[in-house]
Amino acid sequence: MTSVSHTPAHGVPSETGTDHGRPPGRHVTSSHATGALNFAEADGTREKREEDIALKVRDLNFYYGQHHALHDISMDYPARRVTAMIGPSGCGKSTLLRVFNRIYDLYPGQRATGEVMFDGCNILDRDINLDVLRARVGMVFQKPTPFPMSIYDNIAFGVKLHERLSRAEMDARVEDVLTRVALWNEVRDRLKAPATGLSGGQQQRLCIARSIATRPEVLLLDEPTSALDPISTARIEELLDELKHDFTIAIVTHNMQQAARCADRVAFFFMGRLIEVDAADRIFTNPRQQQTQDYITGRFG
Ligand SMILES: Nc1ncnc2c1ncn2[C@@H]1O[C@H](COP(=O)(O)OP(=O)(O)OP(=O)(O)O)[C@@H](O)[C@H]1O
Repeated sequence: MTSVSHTPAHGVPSETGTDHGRPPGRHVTSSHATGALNFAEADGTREKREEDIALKVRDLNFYYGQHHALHDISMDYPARRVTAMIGPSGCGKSTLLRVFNRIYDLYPGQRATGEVMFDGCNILDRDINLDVLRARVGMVFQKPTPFPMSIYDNIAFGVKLHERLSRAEMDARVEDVLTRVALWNEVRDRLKAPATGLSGGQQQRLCIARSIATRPEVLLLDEPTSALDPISTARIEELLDELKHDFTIAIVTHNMQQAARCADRVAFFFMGRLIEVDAADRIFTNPRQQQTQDYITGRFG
């Protein structure tokens, strides 16, 4: 597994353009996070082992200049599970998501303190290799932002920065990820056509395909369906259910039904603080905190 630590950092993704902008010429192999929620057969019974944690956040604080946006956040993101982050506008959901691939580093004056442990490294450390981090922690934004190139090249572009594949291997990678996002049958005959000719929902599935093409372990999704129609939204939600077998997913959503449908765990934030995090069922049926109850029942936010 490629370590994210102790190498110079110089990867620069574009926040508006999803995951492009990494410098060319680096070849980084990545593999999935070790472990998962495993079930062992023992005496005919399935025994649940302890869940692995992909991201372990401890005492995280975040500042936009003088503005203290996140306060003492501590929580775990279980591997190969969907964790939804909910809360009223401005509570810090996107800020937290942006910490996990250090995209905030692009902006002077923004800083984080504390710990976010990922594969044994604190990703907040200065010497983290941001190229490797961003290949292993993929991000998809609210607005679908395909690159102005063909459908095929949208996938191949990022892969080429990190791996040397033969043409046949690249073809197979493109087919694989497009199949996984249920786009292959829709685009197989027009792979060389511009990606901008796809519908909004198709573009967002392409952006997810592009993110998983570099084989990250963690996928960050910032309101990925808020610009989509209900049918495209449903397809993305089905997709999340598939993808969580292989990826740890952190999703920011304003849509409570979406969180209830898709998430295994839900974290509720308010004014930069984590109020509670628990199994989705628990949060939506019997939350521990009154503020959570008030929010999910629509009393504020
Ligand atoms: N670039 C920035 N500079 C200064 N303050 C910022 C910046 N971006 C966000 N903030 C502030 O940080 C806080 C958290 O914002 P953030 O965007 O993370 O909230 P959010 O919960 O994702 O909101 P929304 O649901 O509206 O997207 C807010 O008070 C916001 O005004």
